[in-house]
Amino acid sequence: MNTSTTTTTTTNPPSPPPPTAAETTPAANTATEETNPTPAANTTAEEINPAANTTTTTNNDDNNTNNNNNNTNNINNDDNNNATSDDVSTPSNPLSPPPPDDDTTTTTSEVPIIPKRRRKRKHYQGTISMDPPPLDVDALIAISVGFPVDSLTEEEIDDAVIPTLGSADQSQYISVRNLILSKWRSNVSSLITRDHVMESAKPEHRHLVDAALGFLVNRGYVNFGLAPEIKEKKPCDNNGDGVVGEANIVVVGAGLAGLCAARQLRDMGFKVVVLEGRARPGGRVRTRKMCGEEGSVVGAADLGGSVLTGINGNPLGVLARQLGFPLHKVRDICPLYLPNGKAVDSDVDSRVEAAFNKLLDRVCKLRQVMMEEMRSVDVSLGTALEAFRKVVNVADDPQEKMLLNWHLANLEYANASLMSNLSMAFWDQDDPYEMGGDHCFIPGGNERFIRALAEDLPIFYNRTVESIRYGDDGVLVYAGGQEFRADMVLCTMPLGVLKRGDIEFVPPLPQKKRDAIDRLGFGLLNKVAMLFPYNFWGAEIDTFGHLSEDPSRRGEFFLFYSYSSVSGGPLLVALVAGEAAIEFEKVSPMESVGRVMDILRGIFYPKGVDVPDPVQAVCTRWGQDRFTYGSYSYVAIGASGDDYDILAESIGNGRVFFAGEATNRQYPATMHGAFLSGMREAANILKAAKRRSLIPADKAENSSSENIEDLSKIFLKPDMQFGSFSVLFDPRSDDPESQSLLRVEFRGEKIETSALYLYGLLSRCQALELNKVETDLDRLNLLNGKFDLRLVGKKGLCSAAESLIAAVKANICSKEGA
Ligand SMILES: Cc1cc2nc3c(=O)[nH]c(=O)nc-3n(C[C@H](O)[C@H](O)[C@H](O)COP(=O)(O)OP(=O)(O)OC[C@H]3O[C@@H](n4cnc5c(N)ncnc54)[C@H](O)[C@@H]3O)c2cc1C
Repeated sequence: MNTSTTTTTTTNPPSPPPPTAAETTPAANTATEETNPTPAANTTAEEINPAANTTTTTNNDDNNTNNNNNNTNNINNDDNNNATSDDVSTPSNPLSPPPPDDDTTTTTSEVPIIPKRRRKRKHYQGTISMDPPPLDVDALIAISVGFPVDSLTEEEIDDAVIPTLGSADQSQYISVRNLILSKWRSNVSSLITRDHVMESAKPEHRHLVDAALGFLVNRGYVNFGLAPEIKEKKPCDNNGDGVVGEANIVVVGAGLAGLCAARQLRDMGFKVVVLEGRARPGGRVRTRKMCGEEGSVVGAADLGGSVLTGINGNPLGVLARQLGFPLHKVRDICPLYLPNGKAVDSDVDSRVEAAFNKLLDRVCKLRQVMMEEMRSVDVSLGTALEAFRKVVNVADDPQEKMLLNWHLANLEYANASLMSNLSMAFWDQDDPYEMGGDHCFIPGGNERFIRALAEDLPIFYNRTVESIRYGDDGVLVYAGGQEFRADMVLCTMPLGVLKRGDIEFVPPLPQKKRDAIDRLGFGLLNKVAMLFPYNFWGAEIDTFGHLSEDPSRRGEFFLFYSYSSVSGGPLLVALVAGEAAIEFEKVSPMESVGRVMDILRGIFYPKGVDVPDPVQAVCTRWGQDRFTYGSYSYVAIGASGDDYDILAESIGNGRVFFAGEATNRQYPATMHGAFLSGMREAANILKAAKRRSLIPADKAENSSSENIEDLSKIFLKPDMQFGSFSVLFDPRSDDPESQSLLRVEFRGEKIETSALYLYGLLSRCQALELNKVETDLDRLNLLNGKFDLRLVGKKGLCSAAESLIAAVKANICSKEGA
C-alpha cells in the first residue's frame, strides 16, 4: 500500500445554498417520549466545522486510482494504520440542475409505511401479554429501563438488596426501586439523594431506601451522565470504607464501553487510565465531517453506530437530555424502488412483508418444537426460512422474490451477517429486551457523545495493547513498548479483536471463554457516505430502499439513510449488508461510488430529477480495521445468549474484566449495549475491590470466584434432582447435618430466555425433606418458611459455599481420574 500523503482541495460546481436546518427539520420529526421536548434540530450547523474544506488524503494503489487524472478520487484512511474508511472526493462536477420540484418527488401519501428498518423482526410474538396487569408510572419507567415489574433482577439478587427473597420486603423494595428510577428519570440533570427519596417513599418502605438507592447508584442506573451537577459530584470512596482507596484500573479501549466505565470508575474513586490503539476515542462510533469547496456544503456522517434504536430507557437518551442534544426521530416512511426505478406497489410490498413475517413465525414455532424435543440442535436461519418458503410458495414471482430478498437483506443488516450464519435457535434472543420508543439520530452525529464522555479522562492514544499478564498481585498491560501496572484491567476490545488473538493473555483465557469467543459471530456492515451539492431526494423521508435482481447482491446499497435533517447538509448514506458487505471491501471505492450513483440515477432520473455527483464520498472498511475486524456481534449457529454472559465473566480471581457490546446479552450490537456493559463492569470492579479488601491477602488469592463461576459443570450429575431443584451433597461427610449445595432453576416461558439459577446452602436432611414435597411451589414455601433459607445468585455464594464447591470438584476429578 502506498502511504504517501497529499492535500487536495475539492472544487465544486455552483450549487444552491444548503437548506437551513429549519427547512429540513420539520418539528414532527423531533422525538418525544422520554426525551426532552427540545425544539427541532436547529443546532446542527453549529456543530459542523465549516472551515474544513480540504481533505488530507492517502493514495492507495490497491484502488487503481491515479492522482494525475482529473477523474481520480482520493482515498483517505483517516484512522492511523487501520482501514475504517476510504474517502472519495470528486473534483469539478458539471453544473448541477436545481433541486427537484415538489411534484417530482415521491409524496408521503403514495409510499408504503414500513416499520423501523434496523429491527430483527417487525413484531414479537409472545412478548406482549394479552391481559397485562395495570401498572403505575413508576413501574412503566422501571420496565423501560429493563427491570422486571414484579421481581428482582439477577444483579439485585447478587447484591443482596433484601435480606430474604420472597419476603414482604421484596415487593416493598421493588416499589422503592421503581420510585427512585422514575423520580430520577423525570429530572436526569440533578442528583437524586436519599432525602429526595425519603420525602416521597411510603413510611413503611423507608427502611429499604438505602438498599435501593445504593444499588441503583453503584450499578449506574441513576445519577450517571454528563449534566453539570452530576459531573461535579466528588469522586467518592463508596460506602466510605476505604475500599477503593489506592486501587488502579487500566481500561483497554476508548469506545463507548470503555469511556463509560472509565468515568464511572473514576467517580467511584478509582485511579483510572485508558489505553486506546487508535489516535481518537469512540471506536465504532465515528462521525466524519464532510464538506464541499470552501464549505459550500457540509455534513457530519456517522460511519459506525448511527441510530439510537429505541429511545425509551436508553442511557444515551439520558445523555442527550443532559447535554441538551435534540433528537431526530427517524421517520417510518420508507419507499422501496425496483431496479428500473419504479416504486414498489404498496399492496405487493405489504403482502410480501406479511408473508416474510409469517415465515419467521413458522420458524419460531419449529424451533420451539425442536428445542423441546432435542434441546441442542441448531441450523441456520437461512436454511429454515428457505425450507418454509418452498413449502408455502411465498414469493414465486420475480418482483415478490426481490422484495423477499430485500427483507432478508434488512435482517442481515440488523445482524451484520449472512442468513446462512445465523442461529435459527437464538438469533433473536435479545428481542424481548429491545428498547421501546422512537429510533433517533443525534444531529451532528454520535461523536458528540464521545467528545463529552472523553473530556478530562486520562486517555493514552496510539497505545495498542499487545499483552495482558494477570496474577494474584495484579495485572501488567503492555502497549506500544510501555508497561502499565494495575490492580485490575477492564478489556473492551471488540469481539473481532479477541477472535484474531491479537492480544496475548498470560495465563491464556480459560477454555470456556475461548469457546464462547469462537462460537459467537462477529459480522460486517459497511456504508458509503455521500455529500451532495444539494438534496435531490426530498426532505420528507429519512430512508428509502432499493431492490436487487441478484440475490447475492441483495444487501448492496439496499437501504439509504438521508441525513439532510440532522447532518447539517445534503448527506446520503448507503448501506451494504450480508454477502455484499464482504465483497464491497474488495472493490475500489471509485467503483463502489459509481455503482451507488447508477442506482440513484436509476431511481430518480425516471422522475425527472437530475442526480449530481457527490462532492465527497467515504467508503467504510470495517472488516479490515485492525481495531475491530468487523462491525458487531451476532448469534452464530451453535452459539446462544449464554455466550454473551460467558464473554462478560471476569477471570483471574477478579483481576480481568470484560465489557463491550459483545458482552451484553440483552442489548448486543448496539451503542447503548456497549454503554450499559461499561456501567455493569464498573460495578463489578467495585464489588471485587470490596471483596478483596475484606479477605486477608493470603486467602484472597485462593478465593472462590472462579470456582463459583463454573457451577454448571458440577451440577451436570447432581446427587438429587426433583422438579427445578438439584442438590449436591458434601462428599466428605454422610452426616445428616453436613452442608449441601442447592440449585433452583427459574425458566421463563419463552424458550429463548435461558434459565436463571439461584443457590443456597442447606443441610443434607433438609435436602431430603425438600425431596419429599410434591411441587416446586411447595418446596419454595418450605425454603422460605420453615428453613428460612435465602437463595442467592452464584456470586452471592462466595465465601460460604467455597469449600463445599472445592470438595465437590475434587471428588469429580478423582472419580474421572479413577
Ligand atoms: C457500521 C456500523 C453501524 C452500526 N450501527 C449502529 C446503530 O445504528 N445503532 C447502534 O446502536 N449501534 C450500531 N452499531 C454498533 C455500535 O457502534 C457498537 O456496538 C458500539 O459502538 C461498540 O462499542 P464498544 O465500546 O463495545 O466497542 P468499540 O467502540 O469498538 O471500542 C473498543 C475500542 O477498543 C480499541 N481497541 C481495539 N483493540 C485494541 C488494542 N489492542 N489496544 C488498545 N485499544 C484497542 C478500539 O480502537 C476501540 O476504540 C454499528 C456499528 C457499526 C460498525
